[in-house]
Amino acid sequence: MLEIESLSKRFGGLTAVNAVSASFARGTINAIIGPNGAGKTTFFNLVSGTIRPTSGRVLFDGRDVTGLRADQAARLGMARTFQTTALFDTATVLDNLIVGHRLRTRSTLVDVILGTNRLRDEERICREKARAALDFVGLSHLEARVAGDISQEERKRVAFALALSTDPTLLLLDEPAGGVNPEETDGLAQLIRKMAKSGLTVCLIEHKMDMIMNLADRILVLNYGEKIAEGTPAEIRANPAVIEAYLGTEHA
Ligand SMILES: Nc1ncnc2c1ncn2[C@@H]1O[C@H](COP(=O)(O)OP(=O)(O)OP(=O)(O)O)[C@@H](O)[C@H]1O
Repeated sequence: MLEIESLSKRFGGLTAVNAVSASFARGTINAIIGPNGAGKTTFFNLVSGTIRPTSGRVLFDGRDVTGLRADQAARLGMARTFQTTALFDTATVLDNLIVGHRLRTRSTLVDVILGTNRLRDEERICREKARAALDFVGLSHLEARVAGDISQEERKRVAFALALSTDPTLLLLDEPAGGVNPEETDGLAQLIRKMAKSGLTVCLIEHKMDMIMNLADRILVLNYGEKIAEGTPAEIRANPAVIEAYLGTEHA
């Protein structure tokens, strides 16, 4: 459902992503791993439309989406989360989802700020979608809680709910388990599995190798912007180039 064709991004003299090709099948969980500075975030930004590639193409369900703006990509069914979840800490969890949904699906803030009729008509649907997303991530009980009062793991779940509220078919998760403890990491992994089971294609960046090895169907390994390996967790674990560049011998 997602085809990456020889995607490259240069920042001045530095090639952050170098001719990377990949293919992600519907309903699968795909991890992108690699050392710091390998180009993982840049790769994500290229796919989700945050930045334009220097060359290469992104095909989403057969459609060329290269260089689309993030809000256009969201409307087509791509959603992403970020390493840190920016929430309005003084607003409720539900209001964060309602506002977040609008920011993701509209190109300007004007409608939101002016509160046009069209938006008021959409309010009910938007609220229903937000509640359904909260229910899916297991946070219905927190809908009226002020976002500043929830835990890091709950913030991660809110980030998932924010992404889900736009009805995506592809979900890009940037360090979904960053900064949470091992038990909470297991809970988040279960939630990611549930998302894939529901038909979503998941693509994630994560440094927690135990989680990745148990969760991912396929792993893509970047090093200095280049794809050095791609395969199942077992194949990646046994790949000498990956062990040398990233995993180290203790993981082998
Ligand atoms: N906007 C930018 N301008 C210039 N250089 C950049 C820019 N964004 C990223 N880079 C460089 O591109 C390279 C890849 O960075 P990127 O953030 O994609 O790596 P990463 O694998 O996500 O790293 P990390 O695991 O630390 O998040 C790095 O050398 C980084 O300094």
